Amino acid sequence: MIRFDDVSKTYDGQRRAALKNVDLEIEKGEFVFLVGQSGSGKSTFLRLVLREYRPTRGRIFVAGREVNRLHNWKIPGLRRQIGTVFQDFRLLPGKTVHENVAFALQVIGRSRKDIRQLVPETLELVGLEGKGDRLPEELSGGEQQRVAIARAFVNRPRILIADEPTGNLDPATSVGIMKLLDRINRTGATVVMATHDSSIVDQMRKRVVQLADGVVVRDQVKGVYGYQ
Ligand SMILES: Nc1ncnc2c1ncn2[C@@H]1O[C@H](COP(=O)(O)OP(=O)(O)OP(=O)(O)O)[C@@H](O)[C@H]1O
Repeated sequence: MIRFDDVSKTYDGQRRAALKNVDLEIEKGEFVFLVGQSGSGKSTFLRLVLREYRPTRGRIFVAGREVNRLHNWKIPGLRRQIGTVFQDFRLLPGKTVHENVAFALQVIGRSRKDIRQLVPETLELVGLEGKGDRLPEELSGGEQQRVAIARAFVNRPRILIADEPTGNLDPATSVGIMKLLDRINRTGATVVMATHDSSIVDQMRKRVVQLADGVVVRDQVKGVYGYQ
């Protein structure tokens, strides 16, 4: 589903590469934790998958497309296959839960009929049934992250990218969010999650890819966080 062939990325004006000679294959339906110290290249990896940047060298394949060769007009089609969730939720503040999730479908031109069906179905999946009329500021942090996950997943993307999704949440709430990501993964979606949350990684026992200074230094099946 995602393949990096000898990928390096050096940002403009930087001498040091943010990613160096990364070879990595993530199969359809896998759940992968990306770990590593701050600055090790985790976000850079995720941004290359989304084609927010192009690699300096190497080839990247995502959902059957070679992303560095995509014409600009094909990038929205790529991103439609990828849901994204961030530490800071990024919800639209003046809009209800239902509107926040519906908006993700409106911008890609889905019909009102689809929206009427998919939004409540997805809110139920994330455990927010009955809360569609609330505003984000009327929700707890964990609930806001559930809305963000519903928005990322309402279009049933093949890949879900999560960058520190539990970074702003307490441990108990984080466990709930991880159960939800696990449930989404079990529907067949490929999940790639960058995290500093060692207890979550140790509990979940999924594949762990560790970066250090832009290099993959560990790729472990049913792995652990494994460093301080
Ligand atoms: N837009 C940018 N321009 C220049 N350098 C950047 C840019 N984004 C990241 N970098 C650099 O690239 C390296 C990797 O950063 P990256 O954000 O990928 O690390 P990270 O592992 O996600 O860190 P964190 O855990 O703090 O989010 C760092 O040295 C960082 O300073």
